[in-house]
Amino acid sequence: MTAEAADIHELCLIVDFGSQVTQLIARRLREIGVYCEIHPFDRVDAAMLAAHPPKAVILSGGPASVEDEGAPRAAPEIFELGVPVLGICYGQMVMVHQLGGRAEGGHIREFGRAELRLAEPSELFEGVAGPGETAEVWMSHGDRVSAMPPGFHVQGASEGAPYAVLADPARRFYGLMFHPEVAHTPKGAAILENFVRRIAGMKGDWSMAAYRDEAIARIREQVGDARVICGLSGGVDSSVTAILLHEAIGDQLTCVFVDHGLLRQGEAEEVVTLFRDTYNIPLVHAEEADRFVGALAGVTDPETKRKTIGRLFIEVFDEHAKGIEADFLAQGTLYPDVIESVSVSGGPSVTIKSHHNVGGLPERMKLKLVEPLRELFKDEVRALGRELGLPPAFVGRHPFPGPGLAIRIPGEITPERLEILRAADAIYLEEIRRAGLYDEIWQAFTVLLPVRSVGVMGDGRTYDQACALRAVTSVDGMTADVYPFTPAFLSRVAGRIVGEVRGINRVTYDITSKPPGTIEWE
Ligand SMILES: Nc1ncnc2c1ncn2[C@@H]1O[C@H](COP(=O)(O)OP(=O)(O)OP(=O)(O)O)[C@@H](O)[C@H]1O
Ligand SMILES: O=c1[nH]c(=O)c2[nH+]cn([C@@H]3O[C@H](COP(=O)(O)O)[C@@H](O)[C@H]3O)c2[nH]1
Ligand SMILES: NC(=O)CC[C@H](N)C(=O)O
Ligand SMILES: [Mg+2]
Repeated sequence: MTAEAADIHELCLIVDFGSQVTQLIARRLREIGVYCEIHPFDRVDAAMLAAHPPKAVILSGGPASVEDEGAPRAAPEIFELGVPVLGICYGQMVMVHQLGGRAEGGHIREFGRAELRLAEPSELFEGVAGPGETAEVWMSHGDRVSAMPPGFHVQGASEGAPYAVLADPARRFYGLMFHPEVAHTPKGAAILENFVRRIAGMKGDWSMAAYRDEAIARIREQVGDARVICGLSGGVDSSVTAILLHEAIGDQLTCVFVDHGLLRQGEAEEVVTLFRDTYNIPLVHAEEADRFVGALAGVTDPETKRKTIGRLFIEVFDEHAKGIEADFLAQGTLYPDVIESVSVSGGPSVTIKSHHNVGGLPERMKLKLVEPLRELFKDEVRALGRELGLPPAFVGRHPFPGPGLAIRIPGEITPERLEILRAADAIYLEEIRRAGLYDEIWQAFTVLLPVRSVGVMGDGRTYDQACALRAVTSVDGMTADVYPFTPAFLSRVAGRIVGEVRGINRVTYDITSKPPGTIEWE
């Protein structure tokens, strides 16, 4: 539980029943300045509600059916709090079920766009639709409500969902069959805003300007006069963490930048120079290429690569922490890393890949953690960075994974392959910047493929490696779309890479979204 922010700000509690889009509820609320937290349904109980009383509760959608054996339930205390409750899809059905109505399957499955017709004026739909008017909404369900609990009545319906909008205005309980949180419900954000502001009376007291001061105060309180080390990658998360810490505790902070030999062309110099020129913060430049690249020799399995790199990061941080007698380790952990709800629908979720973060450190290093960004989403971190005056070069930087180029060379990593990849990647990014596309793209990079193919250059035969270009748009890296470059742009990049990089004679463009692909190849 992120107790601190919940103590200071009015809280909207989001109870997660495992919907794929629960995070979007939180995003929509944060965008309108309302502080919210997502908690799995089975972690919400009377004690938790008493410790951090919410001003409003939203019950998310979910994959289960309320009549299934063992289907998730909302803590009954939620309905006794006297605060507004909004149930969305499964959340609507579970509320209906628990309050004395019925919801069941066996109806036409609705998936996608639907037209909602409002039957009467509704506070939830102020500014969205009036009686007799329609609104476009997005549905995704197979079950639906079939009998309402006492106190409820229908405020709106669609062709496939006669109970699309249910309300008990006296208790301020509302239920929606559709998903207001997704972009495909064009006025969904206004519906959520009506719920938290108009119906629940929340002020919307969440802003990055306020957060900055609170975070600084909390860091001071936590750290006292102890020393802190912060792993600095030049990425936006660790940079914002470092600057926030520096504002809070000044020269008690030392940053450690690890050059593991898996960085992009010119990156180490760029990060170190930019940082040293802009800030007067002690920065250790740890040159560890031999240690990392050496340990990766012969390693081809993606998970083994990641674990090897994670372990070596630990070693390096450990050594530096000992050197300066640090008691604390600062991390740029973000809210999506903290949310525990992904596994709601049945046991722990599968591990797709082990993201490197410094999370493995504390036990072995006996360092206490400082994680000032734990409550934030990536775009909020960027806003906080701007608030702290970070140069645009830091704030707008594409994410770069901790294991670096190691996970962009399927198969074995060798110094030669790293050189080839660096050269191709530098051309690609240079062309993206030159075309003015860098800020439109979430992340762009090159992958060196373990494939050789025959080519013809200067009338001679070549038998060289292929590479794949990747570029995606995203809001938080959880889902991603392929960036639609023009054919002319792609041809220009391909021409330059094959012409200028010895060792590559073929270039492909990766057109896989996430899901089903992940952003990185390993
Ligand atoms: N080369 C590095 N040197 C030191 N610390 C690193 C390095 N790479 C990663 N880290 C540490 O691991 C953490 C996780 O890396 P991650 O890539 O998620 O965040 P970031 O680099 O700060 O931001 P971004 O996601 O924008 O790249 C960083 O916050 C940083 O503390
Ligand atoms: O710090 C990190 N350590 C990692 O091990 C790691 N793996 C992937 N990424 C970044 O996370 C986002 C989602 O990546 P995937 O779709 O490949 O899982 C993308 O932005 C990836 O670049 C990582 N970041
Ligand atoms: N999106 C949802 O919450 C779906 C609810 C339920 N699992 C159904 O299929 O109807
Ligand atoms: Mg990074």
